[in-house]
Amino acid sequence: MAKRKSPDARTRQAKPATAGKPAAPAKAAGKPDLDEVRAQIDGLDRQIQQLIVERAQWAHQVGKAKGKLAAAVDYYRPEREAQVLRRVVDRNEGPLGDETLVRLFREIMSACLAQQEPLKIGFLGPEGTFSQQAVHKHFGHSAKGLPLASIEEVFQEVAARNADFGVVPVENSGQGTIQSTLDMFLTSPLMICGEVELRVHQHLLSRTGRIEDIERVYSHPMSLAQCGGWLRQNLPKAEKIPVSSNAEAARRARNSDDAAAIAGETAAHVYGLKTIAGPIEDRSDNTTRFLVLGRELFPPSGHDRTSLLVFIRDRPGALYGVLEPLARRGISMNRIESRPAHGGLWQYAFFIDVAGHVHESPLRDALAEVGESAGDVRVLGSYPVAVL
Ligand SMILES: O=C(O)C(=O)C[C@]1(C(=O)O)C=C[C@@H](O)C=C1
Repeated sequence: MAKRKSPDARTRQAKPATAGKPAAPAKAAGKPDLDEVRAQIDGLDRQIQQLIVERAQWAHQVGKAKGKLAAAVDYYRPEREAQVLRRVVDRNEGPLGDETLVRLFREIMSACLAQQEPLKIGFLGPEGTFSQQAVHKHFGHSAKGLPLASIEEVFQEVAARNADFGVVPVENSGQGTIQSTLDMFLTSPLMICGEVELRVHQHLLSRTGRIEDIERVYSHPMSLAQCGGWLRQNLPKAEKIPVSSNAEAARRARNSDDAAAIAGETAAHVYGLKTIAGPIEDRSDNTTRFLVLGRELFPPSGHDRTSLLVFIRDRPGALYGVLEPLARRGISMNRIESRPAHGGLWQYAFFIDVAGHVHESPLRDALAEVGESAGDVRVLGSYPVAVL
């Protein structure tokens, strides 16, 4: 166990922890000496470790500064995390990519927060789903994932406080909206407190790893659709069987030689399957957007999105009455979707995503105006735009 120095004692001297920018390797001609290079790396590792420990101590101090709070969820600050990660991207000059650096810093923050107590995050299970990957991408590996049987159950467990947050898929770049997720907001009191974008790479997995054995392919309907072209070309005769998740597909595929699953590579590891082919999605930019569900609205991060649920009154120009105050203030809208409202026949609810945070103008003023005229507006959440 490492000996901990008190952050109070050291920081009162207001000395920055870093001893200036470390010297990068000089571009000397010829082959560098391996022992010398490793000695440099060893020295840097020592510094990195010391700085991570020091950061963790400061994060602990932040926890204390927030006062005595009831649970881990009370220490979590998505707006602050987004700001930290945006600065990481702004500072990055390579050679590591933005995604790599953001992942590393996300893990550091995740570990710092877990010092209090790990966050509990509900997701569409079982182990090995893309939803689980989205949990790791957004909350890091120090959060505790709770695999659940359905999207409805994720909403229920967060509402019942058995999970601090939930992560549910809401749309795919090629296949569009997951209607069942949107519809949950018609009755659920939960709020959206974050979004995660995940590049989704699909693989054909089976027990034997031989395509000629395959007569059935299991997967989530969205994943079957994402790979429709590839399946028509390579497995035209195989039966396509939709199941509740990709990981569930992998779980079934491990039971027989003539079955395959379309799922992520993680599922191959979790269920002991071999990869026949991959990536097999028809579009190379295949991306799924997930929502982070919580119970409260967090403060602005400086680059936010707001999701609204609007019930329109049945009169001419009602939708215009909602959109006009937004447009007049130059607020950009990047999504509008109508769904049958549960209130009555042929009544519709509109899901609208706009730029900005409800606590900040111009959105705050626009919403005050919308509320007066057009219909019922519910703020589903204002949250940081996904950092990568
Ligand atoms: O700044 C805070 O509020 C902290 O609790 C520290 C910290 C961090 O490690 O940077 C940790 C968890 C929060 O979610 C946000 C940031």
